[in-house]
Amino acid sequence: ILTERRQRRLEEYGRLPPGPRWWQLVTNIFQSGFAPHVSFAKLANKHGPIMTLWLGSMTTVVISSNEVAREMFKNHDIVLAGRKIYESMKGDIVNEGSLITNQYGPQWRMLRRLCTTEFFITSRLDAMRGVRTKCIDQMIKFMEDAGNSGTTSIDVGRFFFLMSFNLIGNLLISKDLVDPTSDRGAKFFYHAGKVMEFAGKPNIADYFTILRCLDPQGIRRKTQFHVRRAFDIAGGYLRERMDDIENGEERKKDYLDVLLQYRGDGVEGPSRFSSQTINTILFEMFTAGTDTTTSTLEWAMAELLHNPTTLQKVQAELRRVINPSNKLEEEDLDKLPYLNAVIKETLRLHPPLPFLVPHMAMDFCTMLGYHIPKETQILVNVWAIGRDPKTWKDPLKFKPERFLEPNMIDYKGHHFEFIPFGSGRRMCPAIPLASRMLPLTLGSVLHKFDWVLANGVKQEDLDMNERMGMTLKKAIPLKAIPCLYIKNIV
Ligand code: HEM
Repeated sequence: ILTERRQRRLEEYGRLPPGPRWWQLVTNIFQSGFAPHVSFAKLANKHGPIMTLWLGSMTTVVISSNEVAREMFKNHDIVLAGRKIYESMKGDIVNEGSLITNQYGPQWRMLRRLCTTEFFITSRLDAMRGVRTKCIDQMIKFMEDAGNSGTTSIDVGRFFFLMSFNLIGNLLISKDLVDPTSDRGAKFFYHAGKVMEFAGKPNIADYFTILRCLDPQGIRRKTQFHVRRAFDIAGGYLRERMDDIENGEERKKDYLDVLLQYRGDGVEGPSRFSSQTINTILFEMFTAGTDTTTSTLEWAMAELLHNPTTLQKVQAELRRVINPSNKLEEEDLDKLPYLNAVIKETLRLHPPLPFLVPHMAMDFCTMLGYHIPKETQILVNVWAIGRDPKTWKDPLKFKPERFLEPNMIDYKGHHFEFIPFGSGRRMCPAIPLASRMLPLTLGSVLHKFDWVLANGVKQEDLDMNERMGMTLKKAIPLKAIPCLYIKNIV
């Protein structure tokens, strides 16, 4: 009833984008097995590519076509560059240093400038090349040991997760956080994982204002508990670094050094960061970077094992270009178009953030003749856009070849039919890192090992269902056996 009343009141201000009534929405969500990207795509087929949903007290506009996405990012980028803050993200720990949850404005601009000019910039990424190689070598070693000479199956995603966590730890604070000898690292890893788990759960308090203070599922309480624990540990790393600096210890500059040496950018924002802000900045790089990378790599492996001809093609390219006894290096990536196409095709079918990170209208605006009220949540269904039959031939087929055509599109935010990293001002700032890490990791495991599905599962029987959490994951983790290639050819 409340939703109906609110709907009527808002409609008085102007014509809102069309959408289903609340009971149609509930039925649809139930029918789609709580996969909101699927159920919203089905609803969009009926109500159109710009659609209003009344999710309790949260008015939401869902965008489901490349044309409407173009309109949003080209003509309404600033006004729609706010962030919808979910209950799990609210706590006594203020998000003043958060790039992801800051509203568009001076604070956000300062944080964004800092990370694009000091963290994701090519010169620093080039200087940190050795760190990426080290983390991937370590992952290969862990896989080889766990695979037990091609006899034991491994949870493939778990190894990708450990690798990306360690890599980000090295880039930020020069530490191997998942080193088996580091108890603190293991604890940080545990709490960060828990934050991602709880923050990814559907929370009824997000949809009904009245339930906010009650936190009926305890999601805010649990998320914030683990955030606090992780921050305590990060605080310890920070104190150690201050001591190192005082003792004049020599080291390669990492992002923590950048944050500690920050003295204002002369444009806007504070003249130095508090330790609270530094903890937030560090912590959110883990949450933003690990799950997204892991799920993309796990889906890529699953699609390849599900499509053996494609697997053979990518391995043939790798083994033709790089001698099997050498290892894949970053400078080889330009010579591997098929490998790069496999990554793109994976991101088209399985964008880890199917709705991007939810945007919010900072003020009312009119888009394509429709009134968008202030504080509306905006979801861009990039999952549906990537599978739109009007754009893509055989949209559900895994066909990396489509990305080999001359002048084929890329994911840098200008081709609205393929925007897994978003577009416009809030687009992912980590593309320069991800575009190296993803093909390098996938290429390394395909070059080094041949892969066999666990328990004799046939390629056509591999379960390819999805599960929505913080990212869109494989519902059943991929299990496969790594068999050393070089041993096979001796
Ligand atoms: C497969 C890899 C990745 C994908 C597909 C991806 C995708 C995205 C998407 C869709 C957004 C939101 C864009 C929007 O709201 O319009 C985003 C934001 C962000 N990503 Fe990524 N990401 C990836 C890897 C990473 C990594 C490795 C890091 C850091 C180490 C990272 C850091 C961030 C940050 C800090 C933001 C917030 C930007 C802002 O709000 O201004 N991402 N990413």
